[in-house]
Amino acid sequence: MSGTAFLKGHGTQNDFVIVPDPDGELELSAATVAALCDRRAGIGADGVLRVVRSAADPVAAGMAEQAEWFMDYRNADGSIAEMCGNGVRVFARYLVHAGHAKPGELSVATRAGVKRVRIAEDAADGTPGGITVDMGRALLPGPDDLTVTVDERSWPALNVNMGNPHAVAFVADLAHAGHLYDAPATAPAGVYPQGVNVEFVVDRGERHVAMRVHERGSGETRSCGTGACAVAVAAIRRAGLDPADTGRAVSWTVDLPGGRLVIEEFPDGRIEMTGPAVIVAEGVLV
Ligand SMILES: N[C@@H](CCC[C@H](N)C(=O)O)C(=O)O
Repeated sequence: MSGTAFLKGHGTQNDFVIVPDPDGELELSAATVAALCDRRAGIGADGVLRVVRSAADPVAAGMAEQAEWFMDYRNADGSIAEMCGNGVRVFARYLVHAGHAKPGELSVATRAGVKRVRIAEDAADGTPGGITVDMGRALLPGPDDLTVTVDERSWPALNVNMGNPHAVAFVADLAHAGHLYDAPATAPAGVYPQGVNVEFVVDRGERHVAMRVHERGSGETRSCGTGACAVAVAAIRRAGLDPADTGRAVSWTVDLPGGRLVIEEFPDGRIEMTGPAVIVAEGVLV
């Protein structure tokens, strides 16, 4: 990887090393990803976004007609995940930064399918415009008796799949989730054979919550876009406002340690996530 160009970016402080690889020439092993994401010996990040033309990657070649670019997302420990909500906004910001796309609409191929992205124009003072992603529909596969446990505390939880797996637990106080150095336990056994992202949520006001997240493969992060969508879906169901039943779109504000995301669910089940994404540095690996 010596001599490889990289960038660093974040969306609500969920941060990523961006590795442009338009023609799919790089061998990005799990060990290389973990080394790049190491916050003391590497660049430091919650994950890596490899930017490759869909046609140049066997995983995405089938999506090449719909989306020129494939977001090859990896967690900080080198594991592969299906989708990253903050990552796809940062990925879109990179495409504009690099001149591969213009503000407006574009499609990005991911392991969870093609995602439509809307990039707002920057403000007159240069403040980057927000980015909205059509995150598709949430699946709620159960079971009804799902629980999340940290130390001596357990909470009922909702299993929400946003392309990747989430367990959402409403808690009395976000501090009750503790240090989150280790992955919270879930029960019954076998619900998440590939691991799970776990969200802890408190009410903040009308259609407004705050959350913490322990991410599969990355530990506690400052933000998780798919997690915020899962939380909004859980909060909307909890409030009895399922848009499929009411026929009305509903919007929820989700505060994370690293910033704010706004999530909207539509009567057809589609979920849109809006939030910031910025590029903060570029360099070359030595
Ligand atoms: N931070 C991401 C989610 C990244 C993947 C996740 N850790 C997993 O393994 O599913 C987001 O913003 O959605």
